[in-house]
Amino acid sequence: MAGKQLKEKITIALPKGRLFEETIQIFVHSGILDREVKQDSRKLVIQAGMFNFLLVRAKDVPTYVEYGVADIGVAGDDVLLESRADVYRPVDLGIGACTIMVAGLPEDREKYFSNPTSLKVATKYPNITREFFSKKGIKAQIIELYGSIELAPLVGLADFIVDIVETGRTLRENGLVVIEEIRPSSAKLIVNRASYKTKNTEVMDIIDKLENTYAKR
Ligand SMILES: Nc1ncnc2c1ncn2[C@@H]1O[C@H](COP(=O)(O)OP(=O)(O)OP(=O)(O)O)[C@@H](O)[C@H]1O
Ligand SMILES: O=P(O)(O)OC[C@H]1O[C@H](OP(=O)(O)OP(=O)(O)O)[C@H](O)[C@@H]1O
Repeated sequence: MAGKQLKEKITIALPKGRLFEETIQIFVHSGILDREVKQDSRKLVIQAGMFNFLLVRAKDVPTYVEYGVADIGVAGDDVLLESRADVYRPVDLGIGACTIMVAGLPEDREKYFSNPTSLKVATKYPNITREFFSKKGIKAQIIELYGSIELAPLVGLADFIVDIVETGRTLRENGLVVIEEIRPSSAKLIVNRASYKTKNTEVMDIIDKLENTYAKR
């Protein structure tokens, strides 16, 4: 058959929050997008050329990609570890850098390191927390919160917290200290396993463009 093959449409799930703008800029710099896509309305689906962008909560991105309603997404390691979604993670985008930490009040350091059998821990990452403490032989009694995690030790809701730390400002301004590092986190491009095969040309084109951009850095 003569002529160029039509490119398949690609659906991309993007977090609406702090990663959105940087991701769009990377896509423009890599030549994936020819112009910036702006989040200037309440619209949750934005069409741009061969792409459909779905604007979702950061924590929901792996779900959209795992179920295949989005072919591609962008999510931090924190979110990916917590969700345990079965997706490809071919490119580290190098944005959204932070560290998943255990933190607490300075006077509680000793308690933490004196071989406790159980600890009360507040977090928005219950799976990461449970797994981290169970490897240490500590039973974590998890208090699940959705934000302002640093408040929990201040008011006695929990002994410690597990949360991401970027600049350390939130810990500092609330008189908390890092107790132990769990792991670093940065944003990854994630790909649905079926789309990786059925839309391989389009998906590989995106991966190659991102990798070329990073090789030039
Ligand atoms: N200081 C930070 N606070 C929160 N996330 C950060 C920070 N630095 C880097 N990140 C990364 O950015 C990702 C997305 O952050 P974003 O603000 O969109 O999500 P969120 O704070 O969980 O918001 P929400 O769940 O309210 O949509 C996080 O999952 C994490 O990987
Ligand atoms: O080390 P820092 O630079 O201070 O950043 C870390 C803070 O940022 C995030 O909170 P976010 O702003 O998402 O608010 P939240 O409390 O609603 O989760 C995270 O949960 C920490 O609280």
